[in-house]
Amino acid sequence: MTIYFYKVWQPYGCFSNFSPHPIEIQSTYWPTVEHYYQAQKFVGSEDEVIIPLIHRAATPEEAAALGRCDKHRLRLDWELVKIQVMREAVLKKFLTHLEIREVLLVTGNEVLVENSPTDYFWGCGTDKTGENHLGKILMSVREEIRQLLSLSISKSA
Ligand SMILES: Nc1nc(O)c(N)c(N[C@@H]2O[C@H](COP(=O)(O)O)[C@@H](O)[C@H]2O)n1
Repeated sequence: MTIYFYKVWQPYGCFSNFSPHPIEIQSTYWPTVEHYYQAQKFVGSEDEVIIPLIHRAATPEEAAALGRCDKHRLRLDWELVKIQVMREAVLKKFLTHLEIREVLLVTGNEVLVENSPTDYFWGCGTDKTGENHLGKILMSVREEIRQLLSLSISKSA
């Protein structure tokens, strides 16, 4: 059975990048994965000054609005690195927060799909034909965490 998620207040809302689960990456705390992801768009770009504003944004919606504002210039390699940037942040989120790691692991081998009506890259879009990269990242993070856990169990045995 495919598991669909999207908004934080809907079922499996903890899979959304907007969920209130802070992460620490390179000694900086980010309130949500979305804050981190949106800020990374501008690392090394001419509009890097926007990064502290995204970092301080009161909500992930505000962080996303700042990051999506087309007046600001993205880093030149963004299309090349964005999946890896997202994966690092999502992995950190599920390594940091035990209660949602359990929710992820309990999904077993079910297919996870970000049910965004508008996003055909991170989600599946209205007609479900989107690339679903966020769902794919969550499934690969689920597998990586399973392997990490089985390694730590076999080491302690
Ligand atoms: N608008 C919106 N609301 C939510 O609750 C969402 N989960 C999303 N999806 C996320 O938007 C991010 C992509 O942003 P860009 O289009 O690259 O600026 C990504 O985190 C999606 O998961 N959108």
